[in-house]
Amino acid sequence: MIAVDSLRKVYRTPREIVAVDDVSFALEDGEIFGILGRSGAGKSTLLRCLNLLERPTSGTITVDGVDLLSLGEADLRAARRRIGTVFQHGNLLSSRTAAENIAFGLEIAGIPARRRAERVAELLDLVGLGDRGDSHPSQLSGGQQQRVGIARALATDPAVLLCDEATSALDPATTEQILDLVADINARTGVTVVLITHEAEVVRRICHSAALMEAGRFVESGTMLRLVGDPESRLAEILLPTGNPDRTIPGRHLTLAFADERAVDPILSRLTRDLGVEISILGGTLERVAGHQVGRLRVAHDSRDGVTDDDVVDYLRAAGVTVTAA
Ligand SMILES: Nc1ncnc2c1ncn2[C@@H]1O[C@H](COP(=O)(O)OP(=O)(O)OP(=O)(O)O)[C@@H](O)[C@H]1O
Repeated sequence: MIAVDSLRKVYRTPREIVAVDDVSFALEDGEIFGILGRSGAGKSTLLRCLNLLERPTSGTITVDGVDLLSLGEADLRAARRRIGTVFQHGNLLSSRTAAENIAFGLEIAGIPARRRAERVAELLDLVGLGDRGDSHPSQLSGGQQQRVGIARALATDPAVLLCDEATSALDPATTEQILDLVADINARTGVTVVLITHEAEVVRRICHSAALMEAGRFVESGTMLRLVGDPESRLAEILLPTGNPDRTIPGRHLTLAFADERAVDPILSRLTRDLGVEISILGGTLERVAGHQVGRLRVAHDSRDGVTDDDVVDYLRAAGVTVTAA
């Protein structure tokens, strides 16, 4: 398990910049956690603190019960091996083959050559590059280089895999393949994954839980299902947008959120029939998120014959839909 408590990173340049401001979270083993934020939100700084490339100003990072910031040099080196990082541009050594890049961390860890070769072969297979071990980075596509980067990050069998905008230099189809590979590795090995990204699609496609980061802080966080089920969640609006509906459309505007069987249940047609109200759909998204079919809709209803707004809201809530005034 990885837990972060009250993490802060302040740069003095000499102007004081609080890049990470009181960030806390705790992840279960095997969770895929996405941190979504715009440029400058502090994502990279947070990630560099998590992989101990930078020392936080204050706070704690605990992996499997060990407070990493309290460790001495030798223990810290060992602890770093429990945290693998995949970088945006792969950061492979151009003079080394794919296999040699993957072996690098194992060499430093003092793993004997035979065991190293076995592990590298296993990892090349895991990332779907079993026949490209002898290729140099310049002979590999961006997606293949990222596969090597993932294999290298996994070489020392880390508890946590950190992905630093690992797909943002890739085209959409390759991005999907790499994300699916990360999800597959997570399912097969149980490694906990932390992804930082500015792309909603990355979070939507594979994350179990997510946070929205702004100006160094987590302004929202939670499981994907809880977030998208909260009609007021800003993160949900980024992940499953309901659009920017025309406020001049008459009737009361509501935002609805629903999941699983409710996403395929004809609740709105039952509502119009049972209460005799007219419903207009103003915008929304239906998607598969974290293994669940979920939806967010913005609707306008025009009540008549004594049916009140509360009647409509109560009806929808009784049917298992989360409702809020839009
Ligand atoms: N080494 C540094 N020295 C001083 N300020 C820094 C340093 N690194 C980052 N910052 C500042 O910290 C803030 C957060 O930057 P950071 O790179 O972590 O954001 P980000 O969300 O990763 O953005 P991007 O995706 O553009 O890299 C910014 O204001 C940035 O200027």
